[in-house]
Amino acid sequence: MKMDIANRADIQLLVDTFYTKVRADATIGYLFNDVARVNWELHLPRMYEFWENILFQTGSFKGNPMAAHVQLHQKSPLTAGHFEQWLKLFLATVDELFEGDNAELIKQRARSIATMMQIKVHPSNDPRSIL
Ligand code: HEM
Repeated sequence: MKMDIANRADIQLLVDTFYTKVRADATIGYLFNDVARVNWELHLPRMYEFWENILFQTGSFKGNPMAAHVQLHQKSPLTAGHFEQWLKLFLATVDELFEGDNAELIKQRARSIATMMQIKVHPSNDPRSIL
């Protein structure tokens, strides 16, 4: 039986496994590798803090995800299809590794943040809006 997400080590495993898939992904990989040219040594720990804060209220995440993605969108458009693929990989990674209340909660939070992010990136006066 799979275990639930219980601590920071579990979050690290989830985040590392997820971004290994993201970097190799045909639909969204280029946004990380070529457009943003992500410094993974900085980005991965930031993502541990982000998700740890969401599940365990550690208060350790300092960042502005909405602004970061609006900036990325200005460099290279983020489409509804990009968000769908991001979410598909994230949900699949959670399901592959964990099961339980925290696994359900993190998937729910990923869905709602992805929705808010799309609204932020594609305001209703934008022809690419999903609304
Ligand atoms: C189309 C989908 C997405 C793409 C292509 C994408 C890409 C990126 C990139 C390139 C960065 C900047 C990394 C860096 O160089 O520092 C970033 C940061 C980040 N992303 Fe995403 N992302 C997507 C969706 C999401 C979603 C749905 C979430 C949350 C549920 C998320 C959470 C974050 C966070 C927390 C940061 C760090 C922001 C900060 O440091 O202030 N991303 N993302």
